[in-house]
Amino acid sequence: MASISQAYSFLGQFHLQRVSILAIYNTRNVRNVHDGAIDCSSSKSRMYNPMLRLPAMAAKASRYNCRSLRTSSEAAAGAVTAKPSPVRKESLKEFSEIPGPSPLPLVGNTLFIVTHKEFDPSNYYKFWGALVQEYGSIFKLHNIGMPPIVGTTNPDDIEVFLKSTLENPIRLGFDSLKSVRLRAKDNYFDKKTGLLPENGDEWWRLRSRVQVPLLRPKNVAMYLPAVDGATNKFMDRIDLLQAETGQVPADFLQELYKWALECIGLVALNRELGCLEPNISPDALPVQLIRHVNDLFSALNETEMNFHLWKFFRTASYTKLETSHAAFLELAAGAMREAEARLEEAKATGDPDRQLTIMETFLNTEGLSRSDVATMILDMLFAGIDTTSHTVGFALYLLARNPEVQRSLQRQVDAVVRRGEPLTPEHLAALSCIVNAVKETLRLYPLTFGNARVLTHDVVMSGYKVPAGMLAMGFNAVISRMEEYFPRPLEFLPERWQRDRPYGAIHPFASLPFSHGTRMCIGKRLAEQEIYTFLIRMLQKYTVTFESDEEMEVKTQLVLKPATQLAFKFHPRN
Ligand code: HEM
Repeated sequence: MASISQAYSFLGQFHLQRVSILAIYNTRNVRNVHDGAIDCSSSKSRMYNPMLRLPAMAAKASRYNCRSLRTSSEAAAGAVTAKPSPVRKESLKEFSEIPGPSPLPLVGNTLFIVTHKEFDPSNYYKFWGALVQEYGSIFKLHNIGMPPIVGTTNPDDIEVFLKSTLENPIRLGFDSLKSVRLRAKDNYFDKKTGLLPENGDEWWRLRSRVQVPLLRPKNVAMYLPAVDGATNKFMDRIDLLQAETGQVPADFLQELYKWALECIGLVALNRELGCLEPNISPDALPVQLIRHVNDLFSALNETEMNFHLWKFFRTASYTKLETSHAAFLELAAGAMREAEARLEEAKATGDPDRQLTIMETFLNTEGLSRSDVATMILDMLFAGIDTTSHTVGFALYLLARNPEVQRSLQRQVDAVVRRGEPLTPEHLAALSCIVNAVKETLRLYPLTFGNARVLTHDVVMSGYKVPAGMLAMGFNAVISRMEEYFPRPLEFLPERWQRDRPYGAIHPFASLPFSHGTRMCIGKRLAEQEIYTFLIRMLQKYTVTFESDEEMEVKTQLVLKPATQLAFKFHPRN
């Protein structure tokens, strides 16, 4: 979730990187960097000593141990090798030559930022877009309390910095979430704070244990029937929602939150929450949960994206965050107790063929404590609601605005899935047109502005030497709308993602909605399955139109969010 690969701190969401201790003492690598041949394929032989360059950041990062974080597929494909820069050493430009506003002593560019006419904490996209206009495809910015930022709209640069930092992904941000967990009653989390806010060894301890269960296709597919069931319920609910006025109500985004919460609840909690039931009483659990979801997102947004006043005194938004966090923790703890009871029962009765749920797998995993499992459930709930629901909102808008595309998708869905037939992984695999439509939606409306990493190695970006410790930010949201990388960039053309690439080759680092590498979105497959299911069921049952002349406006609330009312009308198909 959130901007610039989850830009949850003052200027967006950032990823920092850990530094290899092995690398620190390897001076041979300095030569590689200076040759422009920055290659991380072997941490031992290729990395250089970032301590030589940036004492504060590198020293902080170097506390983390080195280990290869390569996934087996990446290793097999040699994917960790960053593309060596073709630029010769003597032609490299200095870091100081990178364009950007002149920093002032002590405050850097902070005044420039907060007084910039496009600076708007409710829409960071405008600000970053304006800087690209002003300074070009690469620029730098100094902001107090953060490493200097080097922003780029060159996908080659993004490839270089993402690949050069695969071993050490540290993300800034989520400080408020971290604080809430550190201060939890009775030290519930044992001073561990979970995947979203953690970094370094602690992040890897968790990530290495949870990523296989969460990303394994078989595990994801296990939830397809339940997600399909919830989505079918949502489709029936649309009839109810439209009963009065003939179109969905102004707060349709809230309805999408209910669908997303129901779906991620089925996975993370193994429970039907009942969010999609008709006529729920105002004090029922689903209504309370939806209230907590809204509180959580607004509180996280306020505590993370604005000045961190909560660090000095308990602000209203911090208290709101604590309250909604506690409500979800109670839910998670209850679901864990149920799962533990099921595991005990299975042990007693012996049922070797039973496929464990994701939570049961976590509970059975050596090295994961109960509180680790609790943070995982919470992070899945927190990262799995606004992301999928906003994407569905944007996809519906694009389909409504492009009736030809919608008709074509309907024809393809009709050819593959019979009405009333349960969705299977084979159906999803046969509907690459839906996959392409989602890729195209996330190209036009990426939830995060891009991807960022604190460099753990010197790299060359657009011919400039960029030292370790800098915060490299790739503005994928800008690249995604550039003619140079995507012909007819503002048009919704899902077929551009077909294997034969009818509009030309696509740079693999130009559109990266789920990020890349060892810290990429761990819920990617679950998210895709949910969104595909939604679109397939919607296209089967309805034709969607947008009953307003307004163009889609966006804002940022952790992630990109529709700011325009979702004035959809769903017309039942015969
Ligand atoms: C359209 C839907 C989604 C998009 C576009 C998206 C995008 C992202 C991005 C860009 C990141 C940051 C990756 C990085 O730091 O390099 C991320 C991280 C994460 N996402 Fe998603 N996400 C989506 C849905 C979900 C869902 C449904 C879940 C629930 C399981 C989820 C769970 C997470 C978690 C736990 C992380 C943190 C991973 C880590 O730090 O190791 N996401 N997501």
